[in-house]
Amino acid sequence: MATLQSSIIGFPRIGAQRELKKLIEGFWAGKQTEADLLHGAQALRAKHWQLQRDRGIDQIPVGDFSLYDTVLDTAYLFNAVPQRYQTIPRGLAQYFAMGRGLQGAHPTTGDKVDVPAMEMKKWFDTNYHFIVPEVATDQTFTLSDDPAIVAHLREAQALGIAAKPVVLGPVSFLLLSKVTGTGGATAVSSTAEFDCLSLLPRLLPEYVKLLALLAEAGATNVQIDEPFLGMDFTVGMAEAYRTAYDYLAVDLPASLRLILTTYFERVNNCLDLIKRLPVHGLHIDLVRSPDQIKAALDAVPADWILSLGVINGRNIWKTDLNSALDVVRKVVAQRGPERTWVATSCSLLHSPFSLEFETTLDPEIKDWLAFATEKLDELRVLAVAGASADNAGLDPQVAAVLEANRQSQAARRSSNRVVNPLVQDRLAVVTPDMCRRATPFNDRYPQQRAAQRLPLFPTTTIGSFPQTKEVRQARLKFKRGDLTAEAYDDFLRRETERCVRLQEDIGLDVLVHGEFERNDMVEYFGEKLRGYVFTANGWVSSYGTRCVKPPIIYGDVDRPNPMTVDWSLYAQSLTPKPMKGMLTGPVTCLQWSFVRDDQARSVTASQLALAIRDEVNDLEKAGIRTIQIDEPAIREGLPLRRSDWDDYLEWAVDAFLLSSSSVQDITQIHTHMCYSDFNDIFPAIQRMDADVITIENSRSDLKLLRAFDRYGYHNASGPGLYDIHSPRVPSVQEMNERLAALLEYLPYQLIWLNPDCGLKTRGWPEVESSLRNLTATAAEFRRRYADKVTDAGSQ
Ligand code: MET
Ligand SMILES: [Zn+2]
Repeated sequence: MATLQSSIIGFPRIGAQRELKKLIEGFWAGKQTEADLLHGAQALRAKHWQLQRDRGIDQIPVGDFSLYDTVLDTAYLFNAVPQRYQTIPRGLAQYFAMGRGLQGAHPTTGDKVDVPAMEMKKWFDTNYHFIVPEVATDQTFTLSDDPAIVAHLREAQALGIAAKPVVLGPVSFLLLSKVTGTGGATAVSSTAEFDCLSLLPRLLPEYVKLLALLAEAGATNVQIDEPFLGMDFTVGMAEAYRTAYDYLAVDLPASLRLILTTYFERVNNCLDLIKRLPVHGLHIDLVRSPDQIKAALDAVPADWILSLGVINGRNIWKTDLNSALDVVRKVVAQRGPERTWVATSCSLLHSPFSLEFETTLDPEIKDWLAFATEKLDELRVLAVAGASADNAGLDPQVAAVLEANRQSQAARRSSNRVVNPLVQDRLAVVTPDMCRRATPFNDRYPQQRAAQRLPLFPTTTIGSFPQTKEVRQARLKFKRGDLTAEAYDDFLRRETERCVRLQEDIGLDVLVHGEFERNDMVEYFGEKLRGYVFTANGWVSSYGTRCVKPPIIYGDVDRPNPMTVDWSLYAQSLTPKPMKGMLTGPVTCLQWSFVRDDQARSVTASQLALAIRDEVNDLEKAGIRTIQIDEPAIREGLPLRRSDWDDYLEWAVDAFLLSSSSVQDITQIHTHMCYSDFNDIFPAIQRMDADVITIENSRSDLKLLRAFDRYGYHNASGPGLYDIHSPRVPSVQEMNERLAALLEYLPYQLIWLNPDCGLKTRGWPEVESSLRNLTATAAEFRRRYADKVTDAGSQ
């Protein structure tokens, strides 16, 4: 029977058991030779291609595999190697130096080298990070003599697999790049104005060469990724697409078909442009943006391939196969089976590898899930069933899968594990004043300060203290059952007490308990909330060889019991100084989990907010009067299209407010943000109305402060006085200077002194020295401002 072509946009390279991570890290540690690494990587690629073939996938990608990052690979492929790495000979040493920096002996001369890594950024709105290509204003590109993608294509062919090369398109490649000066030694100052797209004429001839090599090696379909087609267009982008694809078309080998591939957003606004490009197909993400199918059907020429991204590449739920099939069949009815592909919405890089290893997962919930491997099976079913107009003549096995899927979807929808009427009832009666503090900041802050009886320039930290080997080992032993609950608890109490005593000794004003009991700031809460499950092996790539294992929110979220009150109370019992309660905010819990696909993110966020609100109330009742609700991920939840920002910010800020607004005037709410530039969401940050915001600032420096100034941020703030990401101990002098700079922009009465993030990745000696310097800075500025404080003690 005829089937549609099934296509994978990319496969998780890391391996079922994170084999690639182990290989590469073993190589870095000197435990594996280069040959071991290359062999191991090749074997893993082969395994992944075979897996896809065995599951019946037609369009199997090559070029999606990488030893660090595929954008870095593209830069490397075209020899866009920044000057600072050029003394290192081309090869793995140079490649990894670009990805992660190199500190130590030069691979050939043995001299000392110290080059930092290239910058890393989030890949669109995923939690994967790519390496930002660096180009000079006079950048030249030369295709590598031995392109890895061509070699991989041949490897696949040797296994009898006619794979589909995946290439990052030239326009998107340049749009992801940043300019760092001329290729020469001198940096130019006008680079800010430089448009990387102006390098297109230099880059395109190299793409032509690459395509020729791919054709020569036997490729037919080439997936050319241009995700920026789905983003907001900036000046020159449309022209760049026309220039690029017209150029590539001129000498395009007759055997090649270019499939323009988009994901994460809708392309309906630029279909007029797309349909005129001389390519042979278009892939669209119908999970993120199902509505674009109509416009795409109208626009896409009849002789193109239309690839339907109907299986979610970045979440863990089973596809509703029957609904997806409806979409596929409608398309097939209109344009025939020949040129209609079924595909994953985006690369499966963002999915965990396989459910096979989840032996301890609750079977009811496991039945609702599909990881990358299971998604291959789903795709196969759609490819087979999509070719027939209805279910009548279907192969009984396929029909059975469709029926089982229908039942599984129905079971999930009605399961009482998912629906919790109590949560639904509570949500239904949330009113706008539950998302508003009773009293404006200007009236409540003085009350808080009077109650706290703290000096001017109060000092605090962001929450965590060093998670040393001992802490991690104790947790592991406890989890394995080698340490009793009592012994583990005793250990944590001793760590907490030591941390409190040290903070007292250093002279910090608002103390924290140190977060020793937490493995991760989301997982800790997830484990205590209903509606969350955890996987044993649900790893996804974060950057390089790093993986994360996001928890899964499967049902209505609520908090059966207090989560942090005992630890906060214990810590408070050790000291007369104020102890700050530490919570992770609703938006961050949402962002760093796999979320439900059966309700809007905003609803899940409100449920999380109610759970945190309960915790805030309990902390307050227990006498904790300073409570921090961390929202480091609020910025990264922003939609990719500007026009969607307001809607997100509205519900995200409301969720924070719902979690934080129930308290009395004298209870002080802190929040903390890090990991991004927040300048473009300042009005939203103001609307969050935290009494104090501690915010990462040490890298972006004055930019953030100017934004505070421009948008007139009115509440209190602690822009980080030093960067915790480095083991360096900042001097008093340095912190004095930074504080003096802050004072140019912020009123002295509203400034807090603190590091820019939690201290869990640092060692005790550097933490102690840094914090002693921080309190010395506080002392110095209290002296300088002594005459400004009129009513003693109440400032
Ligand atoms: C990524 S933000 C971290 C905040 C958390 N309270 C900590 O100190 O580790
Ligand atoms: Zn932080």
